[in-house]
Amino acid sequence: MLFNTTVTATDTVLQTDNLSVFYGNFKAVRDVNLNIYKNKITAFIGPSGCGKSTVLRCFNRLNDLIPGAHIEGRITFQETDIYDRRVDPVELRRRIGMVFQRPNPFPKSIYENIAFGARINGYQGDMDELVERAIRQAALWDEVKDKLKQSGLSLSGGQQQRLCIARALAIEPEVILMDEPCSALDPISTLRVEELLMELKEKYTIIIVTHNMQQASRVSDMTAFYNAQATEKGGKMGYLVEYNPTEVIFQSPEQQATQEYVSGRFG
Ligand SMILES: Nc1ncnc2c1ncn2[C@@H]1O[C@H](COP(=O)(O)OP(=O)(O)OP(=O)(O)O)[C@@H](O)[C@H]1O
Repeated sequence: MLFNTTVTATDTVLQTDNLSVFYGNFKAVRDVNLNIYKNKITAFIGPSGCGKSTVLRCFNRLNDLIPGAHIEGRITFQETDIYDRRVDPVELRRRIGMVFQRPNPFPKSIYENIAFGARINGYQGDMDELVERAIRQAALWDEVKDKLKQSGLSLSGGQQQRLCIARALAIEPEVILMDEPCSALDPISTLRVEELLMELKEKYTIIIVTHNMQQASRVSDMTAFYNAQATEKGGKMGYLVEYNPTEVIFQSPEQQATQEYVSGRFG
């Protein structure tokens, strides 16, 4: 497998070893082996149901909240097994934040959307400063600085999503997981979020699930292409077909299935 020459094994932040994910008896994804590199944007692409979100949610153990969901294999974060009994999932989720498909601000003021999580996490510093810094980092400050007391829900969809990104940044994670963060946004808001991602990767490691192939090729450094195969029981099981630098995936993929998918011949 080819790797971007600018990344080395020591830059690995998250690693999966033969990761399989189950919902009850149903094996949704099998045998995923991936290294996620520091300060890079990694895109997960592939047809619906191939397990992109399932794998993403494993990285901060969000699947733990789904009854019957479990994994086989191993996931390490900074070389620690995240399923080790000593790992506190709440602390893990502080370090590995998440932004969802639909903007989901709290029904609170713009200010409180940021301050709330920080307070719960025991932040002792200057809250005004933290709120401003997070909102600035999410490229939203100029649009909201005069209305911080207004409800987060009064913002446009694109602004709400940037507020959710600011909320994720305020607790100073190391990794940000994004599950189709632009799918509910118009093209201009999408572009703003994409520009923001490019800025954020200087400080954070980002994994983004996207159905938008142009988005994956515009913003990501590495791309993982997943597909699904029919099982004997009549269901579908996802697997990782190819993981390579994004330009390899889009210009000279190693696998024919990748070529067919990125050129729009299936999926
Ligand atoms: N909470 C759940 N309970 C049971 N099965 C689930 C659950 N979430 C996902 N699945 C199943 O796991 C498989 C993978 O789903 P997942 O949402 O991870 O795929 P995806 O590639 O992200 O799809 P999409 O692109 O449509 O979001 C699917 O067969 C799906 O039905």
